[in-house]
Amino acid sequence: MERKHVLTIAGSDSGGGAGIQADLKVFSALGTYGMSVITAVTAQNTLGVTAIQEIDAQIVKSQLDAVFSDIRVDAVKIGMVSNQEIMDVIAESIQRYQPPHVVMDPVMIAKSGDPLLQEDSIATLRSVLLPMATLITPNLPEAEVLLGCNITSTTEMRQAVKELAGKMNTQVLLKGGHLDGDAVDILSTGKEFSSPRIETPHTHGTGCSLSSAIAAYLALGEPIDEAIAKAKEYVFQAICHAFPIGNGHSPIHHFYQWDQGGRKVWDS
Ligand SMILES: Nc1ncnc2c1ncn2[C@@H]1O[C@H](COP(=O)(O)OP(=O)(O)O)[C@@H](O)[C@H]1O
Ligand SMILES: Cc1ncc(COP(=O)(O)OP(=O)(O)O)c(N)n1
Repeated sequence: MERKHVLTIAGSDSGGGAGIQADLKVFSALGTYGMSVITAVTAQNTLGVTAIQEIDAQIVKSQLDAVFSDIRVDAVKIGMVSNQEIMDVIAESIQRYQPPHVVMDPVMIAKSGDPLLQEDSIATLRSVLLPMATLITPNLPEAEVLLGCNITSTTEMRQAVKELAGKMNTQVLLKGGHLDGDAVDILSTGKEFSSPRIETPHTHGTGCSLSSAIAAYLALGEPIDEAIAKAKEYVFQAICHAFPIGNGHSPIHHFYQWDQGGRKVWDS
């Protein structure tokens, strides 16, 4: 079968749990060929982010041109993009090369509480980048910033996801990982994706991994509902199989093998 190619445009996490590193692990685990355009380098571990170096926008553009001018891109995932110049360069590139699927995780703050987006860039994120995506995957705090209101229950999520989709003129998957109870994510079509909540501190990288898994499944030809359902099951298993590393919130775990019956066996 023809190998599918998936590109992540995101920040680097030195601890290997989120950002570019998580995305490439997901792409490999799902049997796709992963490529990366790095927008920022974060000094990060399981405890938090201690430093950020944004990459020069022209270098981001050169990385994008290098990939798109040579290699077919079946889907793109966009993660941490911290300033307006880099947003503009990415938007121009998406406009020029027209990849078939663009999944954008509008990363603003890491779970550790550290900011990953310059505050004066939120308007550009809202007006330039988000409307170019096929699907955006905000968590609750991100959706609250984008809408300017609080979202405190699944009932409020149902209303919020429709408002966001209207405002951004794109499909929205609103993630419910920050509420209590079952982990329920809601698509702007009204379809809901639910899994039991796993009581664990080891959830670093869930948002990055969900969006990159959706991008990989779209590249593999799944329709959007199926891509989300499979990505959610992938993240659920990756949380279940997380093991403690470091002194804080450990990353989820991406590696599984296939047994002789073609079933996935997670390597814990
Ligand atoms: N403890 C958990 N148990 C099961 N699923 C979870 C848990 N935490 C998050 N998820 C799921 O992981 C994905 C990412 O969720 P969320 O934490 O809301 O995003 P982010 O990592 O961007 O903050 C969503 O599909 C969410 O439902
Ligand atoms: C470089 C980088 N990009 C994105 C994030 C946010 O990742 P996420 O999957 O939402 O995981 P948490 O930070 O919330 O654990 C990040 N931390 N670093």
